[in-house]
Amino acid sequence: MTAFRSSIPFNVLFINSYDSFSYNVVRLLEQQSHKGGYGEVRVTTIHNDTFTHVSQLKKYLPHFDCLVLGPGPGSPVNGVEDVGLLASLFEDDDLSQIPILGICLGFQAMCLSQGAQVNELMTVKHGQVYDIELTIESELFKGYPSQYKSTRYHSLHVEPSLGLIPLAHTNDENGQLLMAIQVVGKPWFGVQYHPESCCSELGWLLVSNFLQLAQRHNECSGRCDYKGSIYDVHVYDELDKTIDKTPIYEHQVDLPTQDISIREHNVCKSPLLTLYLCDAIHDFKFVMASSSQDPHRGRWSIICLPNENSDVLTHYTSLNKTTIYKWRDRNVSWKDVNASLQYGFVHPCVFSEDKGQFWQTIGQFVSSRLMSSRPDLPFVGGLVGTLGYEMGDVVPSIQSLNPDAKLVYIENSIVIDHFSGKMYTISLSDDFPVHIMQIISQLSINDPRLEWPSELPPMKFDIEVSSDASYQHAFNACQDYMRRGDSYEICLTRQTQVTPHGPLAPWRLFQTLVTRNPAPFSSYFDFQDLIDLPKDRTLCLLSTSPERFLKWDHDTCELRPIKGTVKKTDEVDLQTATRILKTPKEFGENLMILDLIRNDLYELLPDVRVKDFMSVEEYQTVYQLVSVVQAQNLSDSIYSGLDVLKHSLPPGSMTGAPKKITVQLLHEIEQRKRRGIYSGVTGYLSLNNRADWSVNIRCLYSYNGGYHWLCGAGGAITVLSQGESELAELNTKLDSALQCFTNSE
Ligand SMILES: C=C(O[C@@H]1C=C(C(=O)O)C=C[C@H]1O)C(=O)O
Ligand SMILES: NC(=O)CC[C@H](N)C(=O)O
Repeated sequence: MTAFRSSIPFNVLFINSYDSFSYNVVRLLEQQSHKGGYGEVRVTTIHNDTFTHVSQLKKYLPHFDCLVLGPGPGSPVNGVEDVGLLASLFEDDDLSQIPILGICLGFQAMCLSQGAQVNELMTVKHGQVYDIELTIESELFKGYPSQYKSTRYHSLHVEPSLGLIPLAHTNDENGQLLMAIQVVGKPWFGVQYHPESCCSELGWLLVSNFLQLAQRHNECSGRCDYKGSIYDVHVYDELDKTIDKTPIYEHQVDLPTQDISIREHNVCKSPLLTLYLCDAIHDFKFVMASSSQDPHRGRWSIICLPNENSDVLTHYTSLNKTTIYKWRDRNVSWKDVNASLQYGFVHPCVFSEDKGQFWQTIGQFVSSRLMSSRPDLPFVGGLVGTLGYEMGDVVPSIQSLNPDAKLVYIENSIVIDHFSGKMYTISLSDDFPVHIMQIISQLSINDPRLEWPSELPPMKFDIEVSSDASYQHAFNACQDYMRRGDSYEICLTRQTQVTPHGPLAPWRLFQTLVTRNPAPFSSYFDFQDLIDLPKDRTLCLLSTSPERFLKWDHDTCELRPIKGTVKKTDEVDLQTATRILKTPKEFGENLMILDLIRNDLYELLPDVRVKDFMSVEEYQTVYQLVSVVQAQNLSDSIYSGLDVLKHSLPPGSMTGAPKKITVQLLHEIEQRKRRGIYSGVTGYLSLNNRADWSVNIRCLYSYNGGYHWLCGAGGAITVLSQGESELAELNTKLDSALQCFTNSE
């Protein structure tokens, strides 16, 4: 009996209130497996609206050793609309015998149910690390020092009340605040702070102590007898399925090796080489160049050469349609494709599918071609292109004929390693274009001369910017949401439209953009993918992004969120910027996104680490605060990098936290405008199972071949932000790209 019982995991039911930190809690619980007498910890996660009322959950409760109620947006005072199941959870009599740990929102809901008041804080705390002091000795804090540091994310707080035993507190401008409690006479505990944050000390010990308390309670009360009698794995499977986490494609353990034709050339290490080569190649090309470098980024540049074998995959989220045709296929006419897209006529290249199905289409395309060859190269061929903001799972669809995703299959490419001075001409089908090889042989690849103009040709531009008053209005709306506890950080953005008065070739504009604002992710994409594609339906993207979103190889995934920006001026040097970027405002901004990114990775992968904590990086016009988060052992997972990409779009640094609710709020605040390409990602899925995607910021893009250029800019708003300085920051970022137009004439 004992052996049988110990092989049954300690089952935790986690109620996820749609926070961007939920999976940090789930993994922290799992990581405590075998650290106490409770054995292996198995967490089953449901959402707080998976069931509308506790009566629907009741039959599952005996199958769990304890409940953990996660943090989240909203207020328990607003009842079911804000907190779903948590509003009725505590009404159930059986619950008084079930051990519960409430975290932040979960804690507040628990305390409210005991008659305590939940009020708004005078001074809200988001992403702020405080000293927490133990009020009395308790089992929950066994092994703790009397004071320790933890991260707080809250707008609301619980007033002390008769039914609550205070266990820990903190002090700030609001006075003394309750930070942990036990409910009198019940195995219910709660913490106001976030033990799962990467800046919280001893969070693991709190969780482990709680699990031990729960185990002991269940033994004494006889609750855990269920393990012998009613244990039924199907219950957990049934609940697990309420949150869809099916992998996009099945993981292949042994990828085939494939012959790739690769020629290696010795070249100079200058990043100018890529641009110099591109100038000489007049064929269609997509470029992902490093025009600036540092020890961590900017090592590689890739020039992609589409040909007649290049499939072009385009997705339109609001039309629920995908088109697939070959690059500039003579037999495919845009007119017919367009008629099918708009009026539903049958066309062999147009497919009805939603964005979830489109991810599967990409998955199928790539997984059937994956290979183990040349893992040393970042790219050997594969899909390259851009995925817009609306490709994100949580983003509402807005009617549009503009594509949301465009990926092109590339067989022939030039890959340059700027660190070692090597260049690789690569062909998956052994037909690297002879004339391009000839061009290369005639160029002085060891001494590239690049004279790119920092000015555009003399020309007038109309620049349409929305008013500062409307920004201020939106800023105030953000502040209201954050004060009420609906969001902790909101990345507020706006877009500017530039109309050149004459013809301006995208490549010419790219030259000036890159010269003015060199960046590690300089991308050029001009998708003239059908011969008769009219200019006013041609998607173009010119990017000088400083921000990596996600890269992966067969075993590691890395995200690199930027959050925290200071303008470079004569007075602000690296040292001053570092001081400013380490103030509570910037620190909190970065920490929130760092914890969110950990969550995005933890949702799918168990082994996530912060590799670089808030380093200051210098760019042409700004200093930025950057963190690096990695997930290891991807090869042991059922998930692929593509799953991580799908699940973590749109980038947290472009939304704020919690991501789901904040994206919904932004939809209203930004007046239901599509963000489109801006706030999406650009990069590649290489067939050797490597990928690299940058965030679409500091870029110019056009849906009509350059008649109008759009440029988005924004920044994270927190409760510590001030409208005027946020607007100034937005304008600094806008200027990184927009300066091309404003300084010339
Ligand atoms: C929103 C933008 O940038 C994002 C916001 C940042 C910030 O708030 O500090 C920094 C980098 C980006 O993640 C933009 O450049 O338009
Ligand atoms: N992190 C949280 O769970 C926050 C809870 C609640 N929305 C507040 O702002 O106080």
